[in-house]
Amino acid sequence: MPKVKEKKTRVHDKVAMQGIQFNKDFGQHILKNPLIIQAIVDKGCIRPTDTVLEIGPGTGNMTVKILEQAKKVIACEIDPRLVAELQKRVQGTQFQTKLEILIGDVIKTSLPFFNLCIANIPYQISSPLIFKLLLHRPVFRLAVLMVQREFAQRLVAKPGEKLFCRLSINVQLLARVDIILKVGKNNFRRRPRSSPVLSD
Ligand SMILES: C[S@@+](CC[C@H](N)C(=O)[O-])C[C@H]1O[C@@H](n2cnc3c(N)ncnc32)[C@H](O)[C@@H]1O
Repeated sequence: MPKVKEKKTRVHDKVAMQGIQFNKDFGQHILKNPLIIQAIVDKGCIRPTDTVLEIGPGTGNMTVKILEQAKKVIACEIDPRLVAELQKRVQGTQFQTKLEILIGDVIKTSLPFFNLCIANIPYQISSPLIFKLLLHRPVFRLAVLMVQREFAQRLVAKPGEKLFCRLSINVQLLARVDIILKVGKNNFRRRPRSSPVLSD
């Protein structure tokens, strides 16, 4: 008889207790520190007239904070389990009518109008996502994006610097980009390998 080995799943204990196993393949590093979540949302300087795009709302910790300030939130999430969580979270609240959820891969999704983007993005798709956003029309005001530290450093790298690359050139041709906040690994439920940073 063949020896069948149990497949190892990387499950975060607390979330497993709540019934959801975070999926590493979808970059599900969930922010757990409410102060950091609020700091990120504040960096967006949301206006009451804003339609905000959030990529990967996850369980909705950041989504509800954005909903408190924006006219509308469009949240694009690939994982139907997290979509269900988010729907449950807003059901019967004042936020229900302000939230539109797009279920699927953001890269393959045609995005409707938005004028601000705030997201803790799945790191696997950082590069194609940045270009999708930069080529989106009509042009939006600002994107506040949490990305991995080295990726952010490449985004802002200047000629002659070690991390200067094609990504730096192309992004800086299309937008002004700055690193605005460094977020330690301990602020996440499934700790990412390198500390993320926020860039806009
Ligand atoms: C880094 S987590 C952020 C979760 C939550 N917004 C937070 O800050 O705690 C990335 C989220 O993006 C979702 N995701 C991964 N790949 C995606 C894709 N291609 N399109 C849309 N959502 C995606 C994941 O399921 C997960 O919810």
